[in-house]
Amino acid sequence: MIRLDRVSKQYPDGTVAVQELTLEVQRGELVVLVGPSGCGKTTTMKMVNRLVEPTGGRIVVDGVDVTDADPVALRRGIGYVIQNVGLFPHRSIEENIAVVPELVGWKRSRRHERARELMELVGLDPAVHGKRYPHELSGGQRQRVGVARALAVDPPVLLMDEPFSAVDPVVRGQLQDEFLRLQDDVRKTILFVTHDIEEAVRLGDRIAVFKQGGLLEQFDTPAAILGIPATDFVADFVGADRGLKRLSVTAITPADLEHPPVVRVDDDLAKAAAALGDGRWAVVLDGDGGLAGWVGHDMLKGAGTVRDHARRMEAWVQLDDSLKVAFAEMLQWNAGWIAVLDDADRYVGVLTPATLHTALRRSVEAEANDVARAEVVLETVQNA
Ligand SMILES: Nc1ncnc2c1ncn2[C@@H]1O[C@H](COP(=O)(O)OP(=O)(O)OP(=O)(O)O)[C@@H](O)[C@H]1O
Repeated sequence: MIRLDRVSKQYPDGTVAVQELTLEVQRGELVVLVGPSGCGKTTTMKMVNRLVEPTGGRIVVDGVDVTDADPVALRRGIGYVIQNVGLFPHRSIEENIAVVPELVGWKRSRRHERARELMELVGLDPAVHGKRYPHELSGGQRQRVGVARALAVDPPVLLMDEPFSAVDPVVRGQLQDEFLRLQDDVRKTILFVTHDIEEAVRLGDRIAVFKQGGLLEQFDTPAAILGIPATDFVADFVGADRGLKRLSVTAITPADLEHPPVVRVDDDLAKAAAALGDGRWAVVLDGDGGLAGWVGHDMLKGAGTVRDHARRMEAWVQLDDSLKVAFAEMLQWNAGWIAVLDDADRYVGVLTPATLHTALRRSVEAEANDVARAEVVLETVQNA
């Protein structure tokens, strides 16, 4: 969908911002460009919508060579979101969102409808925010307007340059979550610039790590960038705590789980105690295999059924949740284990700190052992 073929940019003062960059973004994919300040990320992005003219190579967007396209028409077909949004201060939020529809000649009623629809899509209330002016919104709300405006004429391609970096970390996290949900719906082809590796890992389908001088060091999935950094530079850039960051990109799978004794709510206590054997606790399930709670060995005394003695479960996670979610829940509840449910909410096993660690190692080693693939990555980087 977006293809950069040996693209270079040397500014008139001699600065080489980008060198022979080859990179492809598939349709519906979100690729993050990441790297230290001045490494050429913004220059790369601006060459795609011709705010900057390349000095070498070719850029093709949706089959069209952008150097042949009329720059104004090109920019209208590519949504662009920047850090401080650049909203018009004397226009209402609704008018700001409708800027491009107005330029391309949409009628007032259609513009109005579209602006309202987009406000809802990005979590703003059209009745409350539509008539306000930019200075009457919070920083996070202004960023949402920036995203809505970029989506106004439903362009297939979005360029986003540090769109969430002007807000505090909490709002930033919320915007990132909302943006991921939105992208699930709209599936745009997105080139996204950030200098923050956490943001890159959270949002990117693939990440391109740049170093000074506009050189591409590695282009791969977040898990691979964290698990098998192709060069020392990438390893340094993603940081020594990449094992922790990797928690957030590794999903819980059935193979990771432990299977402690299981009893049913209707079991009588003697049967339950026998099922526990030497175990200190058991998971309690209802008749349908759903999670009903847990019971400890010394709670199985007296008369009645397990139902009368079981404790309610405070927290659980789903298969496909990240190991980070599981770890955070364990910490929050000070729990030595956490139950895992499938997408039909049936119990499938438990995760403990030990199995969590094994799962993390498994995911790192799976990729490290994939020598053929690692070599391809290195070769790509060396030839890039
Ligand atoms: N108009 C210009 N004229 C000359 N040099 C420029 C121009 N714009 C950018 N540069 C230089 O090109 C290099 C790449 O800049 P660019 O803005 O693409 O980097 P970046 O990775 O986006 O940085 P940051 O994260 O700080 O925004 C830098 O050395 C910068 O100083």
